[in-house]
Amino acid sequence: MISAIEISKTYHNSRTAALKNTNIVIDEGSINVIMGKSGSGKSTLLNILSGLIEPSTGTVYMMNKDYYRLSEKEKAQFRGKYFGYVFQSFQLIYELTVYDNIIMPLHITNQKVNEQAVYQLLKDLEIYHYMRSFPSELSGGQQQRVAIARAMIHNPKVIFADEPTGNLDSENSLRVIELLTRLCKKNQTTLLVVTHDKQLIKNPDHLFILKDGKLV
Ligand SMILES: Nc1ncnc2c1ncn2[C@@H]1O[C@H](COP(=O)(O)OP(=O)(O)OP(=O)(O)O)[C@@H](O)[C@H]1O
Repeated sequence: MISAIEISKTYHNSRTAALKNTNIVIDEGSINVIMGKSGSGKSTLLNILSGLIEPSTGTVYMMNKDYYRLSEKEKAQFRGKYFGYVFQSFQLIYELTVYDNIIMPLHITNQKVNEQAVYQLLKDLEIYHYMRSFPSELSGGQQQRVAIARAMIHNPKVIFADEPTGNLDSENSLRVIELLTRLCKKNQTTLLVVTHDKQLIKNPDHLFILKDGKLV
């Protein structure tokens, strides 16, 4: 699905590399966890693999395309079609209902809403009864499940999640991750999760550990 060759990243205002000569392969349909101490380069690696930050050196093939050689427009189309993103801070629109938050990506890209697919996602993530509620009426765990539904509404090939449970207590964290991994397995969606928490995903297909910008 994704294959990165000898990627490095040095931010323009920094002397040291956040990521050093890293090679990584992400298999289609696999569940992947990236771990490491604070500052080890986890978000940098995830952002490069998810098409958001260009590496300073190296090549990233996404579904056999040399992604960072595409134009800005092509990259945006590629991300919109194939990728879904889940953030620590949910990033919901608080003026919209749960339902409208979830279908927002379809509106932006002028795609038709398949109501049955929305209902199925709401059921899978156990938020069906909150469809007409506003995010502020939901718990953090429920809000993150809305964000997951929004990330999956267009049937992406890959879901990228950076500390998706960072704002949740341990009980809600486990619930959110359990639903996220179950749904990804059901839909054969590739999943990449950055987390600090060793216990969060019990049996990932691949566990990548970063230390000082290198995969160990
Ligand atoms: N936009 C940026 N500009 C400059 N330096 C950055 C930037 N983003 C990250 N860094 C630096 O790159 C290194 C790796 O950061 P990164 O956020 O990838 O680590 P992380 O493992 O995700 O950390 P955390 O667990 O604390 O979120 C750190 O030294 C950080 O200060």
